[in-house]
Amino acid sequence: MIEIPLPDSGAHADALARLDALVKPLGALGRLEELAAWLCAAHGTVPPRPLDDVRVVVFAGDHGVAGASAVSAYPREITAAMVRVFLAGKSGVNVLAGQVGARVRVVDIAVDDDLDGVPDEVRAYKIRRGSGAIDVEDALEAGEAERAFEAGRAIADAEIDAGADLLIPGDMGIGNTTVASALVAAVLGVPAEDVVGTGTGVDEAGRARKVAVVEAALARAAGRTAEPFSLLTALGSACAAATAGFLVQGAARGVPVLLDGVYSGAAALVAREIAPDAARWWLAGHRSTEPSQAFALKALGLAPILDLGLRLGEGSGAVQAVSTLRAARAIIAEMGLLADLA
Ligand SMILES: O=C(O)c1ccc[n+]([C@@H]2O[C@H](COP(=O)([O-])O)[C@@H](O)[C@H]2O)c1
Ligand SMILES: Cc1cc2nc[nH]c2cc1C
Repeated sequence: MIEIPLPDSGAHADALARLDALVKPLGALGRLEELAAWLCAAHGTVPPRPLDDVRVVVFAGDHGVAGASAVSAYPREITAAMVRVFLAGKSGVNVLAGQVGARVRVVDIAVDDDLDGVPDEVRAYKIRRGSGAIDVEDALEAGEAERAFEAGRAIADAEIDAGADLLIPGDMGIGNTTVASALVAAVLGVPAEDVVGTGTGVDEAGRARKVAVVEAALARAAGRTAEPFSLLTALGSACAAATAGFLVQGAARGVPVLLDGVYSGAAALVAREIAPDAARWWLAGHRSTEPSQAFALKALGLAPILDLGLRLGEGSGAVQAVSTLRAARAIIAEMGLLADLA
């Protein structure tokens, strides 16, 4: 059992009182007020501390469904190639993180490539080369889901020990929207047809293939989806398990986590099955165009901060919500009081 601290309800109440006293009509700063109070509860103080040290960890890995089943608009080799792009600082999330001063780290959890020449620290947590094709086989061998989950926890610990004020999970994995859909469908008991989207941009025939893969996977894993590690083994991936561990450990350390798109939404849904109170430490950075993310966020009770029509993954949507969170902190830290109106 992983102990999760509770956010400070006293600080939350104090924050609401302070927000009402600021020089503005009651409630006029809308969602910013809600986020300010949330941060106060997370930090146990009014105003909350600055969010100076923001860290994105991109969990990279391949998914067997991207092999034979043609579920993605891009070939699986892109996953390994993108690891080098993250390291070169040229990916979408590198650029967007740069705008808010966030750091980006990429970790190879299950890339189907040896990644020769890539620094050892990137490969230090590798669980396997590619996860299994969930429509025809288990994603993971016995024990791998637990190992990947612990790897995600260790990665979160390292980032927090190095000073992280806010964690953002990123993902890179061709085929991973199919796996995310399978996890969401299994946890929530919704039909594949409702949760599957077009991912990197497949056409209607491609989406139909994804629905068929998810249906086959759900049928194959029937009876093994109630226990979260068994679910991750049957229908998930090493990256999903590692991301779940990362999310849970952020919560266990009392560090806020900003979820990104489809993949972190699905991992969060599974992570909540492992540590129900962990969800109190998570915010949703943005709304993805993929339907499974909307199902996951609704079930988690999270409303996305931004809605920019993004479907890149990598943590790219969440990093843009950092400015909004900082704005929320600034209002409660710096605005004047109604009582001081001349
Ligand atoms: O998070 C999202 O909103 C999102 C939506 C569609 C695609 N992606 C990214 O694209 C890849 C998965 O798409 P696909 O079509 O290969 O399943 C993976 O690398 C994700 O990071 C991400
Ligand atoms: C180029 C490329 C970059 C990505 N980043 C996340 N998913 C991706 C998928 C592709 C195809």
